[in-house]
Amino acid sequence: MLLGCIGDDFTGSSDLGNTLAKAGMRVVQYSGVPTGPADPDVEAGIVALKSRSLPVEEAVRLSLEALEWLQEQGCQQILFKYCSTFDSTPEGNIGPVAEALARELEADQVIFCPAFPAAGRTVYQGCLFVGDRLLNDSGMENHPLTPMTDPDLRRWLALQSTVGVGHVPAATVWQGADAVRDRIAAESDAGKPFVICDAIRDEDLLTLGAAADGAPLITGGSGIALGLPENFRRQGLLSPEPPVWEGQVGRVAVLSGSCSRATRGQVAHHIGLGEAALEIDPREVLAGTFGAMDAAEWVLGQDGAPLVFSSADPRTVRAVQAEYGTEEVAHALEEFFADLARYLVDGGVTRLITAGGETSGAVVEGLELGQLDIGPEIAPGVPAIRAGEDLVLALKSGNFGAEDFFDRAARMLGDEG
Ligand SMILES: Nc1ncnc2c1ncn2[C@@H]1O[C@H](COP(=O)(O)OP(=O)(O)O)[C@@H](O)[C@H]1O
Ligand SMILES: O=C(O)[C@@H](O)C(=O)COP(=O)(O)O
Repeated sequence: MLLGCIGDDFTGSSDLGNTLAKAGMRVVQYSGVPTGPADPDVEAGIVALKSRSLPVEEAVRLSLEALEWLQEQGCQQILFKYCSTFDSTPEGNIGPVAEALARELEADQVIFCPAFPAAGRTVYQGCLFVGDRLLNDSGMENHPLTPMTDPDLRRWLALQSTVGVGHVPAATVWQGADAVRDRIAAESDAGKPFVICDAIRDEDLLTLGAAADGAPLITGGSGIALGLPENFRRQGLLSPEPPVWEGQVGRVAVLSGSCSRATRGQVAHHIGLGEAALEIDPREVLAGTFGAMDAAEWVLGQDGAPLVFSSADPRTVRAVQAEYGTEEVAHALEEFFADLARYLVDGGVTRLITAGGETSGAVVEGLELGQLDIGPEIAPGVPAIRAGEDLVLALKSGNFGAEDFFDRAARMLGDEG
């Protein structure tokens, strides 16, 4: 294993897997820290944690465990992957996890760059944009768990960090990798070892990737990985043979716990296509009057690509959170989707599409899927995944995918894969 990655959620980890696999690396995503050694032909290993919204100490502990395992596999470089919308709170977890990893790796210059231009995320003047909107005006300010209310990443990361936060402006990135390295070193010398890097095009991310050659620790969205495989390829370390992908026949189901704008559009579109859809009321789940078994029975009685969703608009989400508590609602729904996924796979579903990072994490953990092989891209940031002989998955980030994503994923995971 050359590149060791720690993902703070499951969709984000598969997004990273997609980038690395497209660039020709053999990638495996692990659910949590594995107990045994990795297959020897894995070139990039991603330990997916569900640590984005955990208490800080727990996120740090899990990330350090992941680091230890990746180091045991011989990784030369560590990448900490977080969301391209920098999902975090003023307490963490991006800053504290990065600090712990940097301490362990003795890294005194650490790149931070969530940019992912293919999905509309760009960083300019230290601020994060989603399309033509600043982050705090993109819908992310209403996220159920990590509302992003400040687009200035230097300010937001500084709130979460005990070390200084510097900046590499776009003008420096455009001068090339050497200029970036010089600027990062200067920021570090000035007491700012954490450096937010501007990037508005894939070329900028390739420059940052080249500048990161040999760095013990890099952090970012999946975009920051664009340029990394080339560093290993140049050294003749990558296998020339891409892995082969085969689709999966059988029943399909879509589970959506994401309340993000893009997902809500996909839910509406899927219903508009005439597919069967079942909306979950969190109150009924919390009260125990409607459970995963009820939903499973409904799904298994449908044709096509049935959808079970709790996706709701911000006002509805806020109302139920105010009534029952944010964590209580999230926990109940995630448990519901995890149980539902188990019943569905037991009932013969072989193609499972999940929307939402926390939701997907709960499902993958609920299914106890240890190793996920990353296949071809379904949409930017979302690969097809094989989770064993009879099960394929698409773990969609809340904000990713075009309106027809669910239908497209069902087809690509199947015979058209
Ligand atoms: N109707 C709802 N009301 C309140 N919370 C919800 C509702 N539906 C889903 N949630 C919770 O909101 C969170 C959405 O997060 P996640 O699954 O990561 O989606 P995204 O990828 O869009 O961030 C989950 O914890 C989920 O259980
Ligand atoms: O970088 C991204 O946007 C994704 O890779 C990601 O992390 C997704 O997280 P969710 O939006 O919570 O699914």
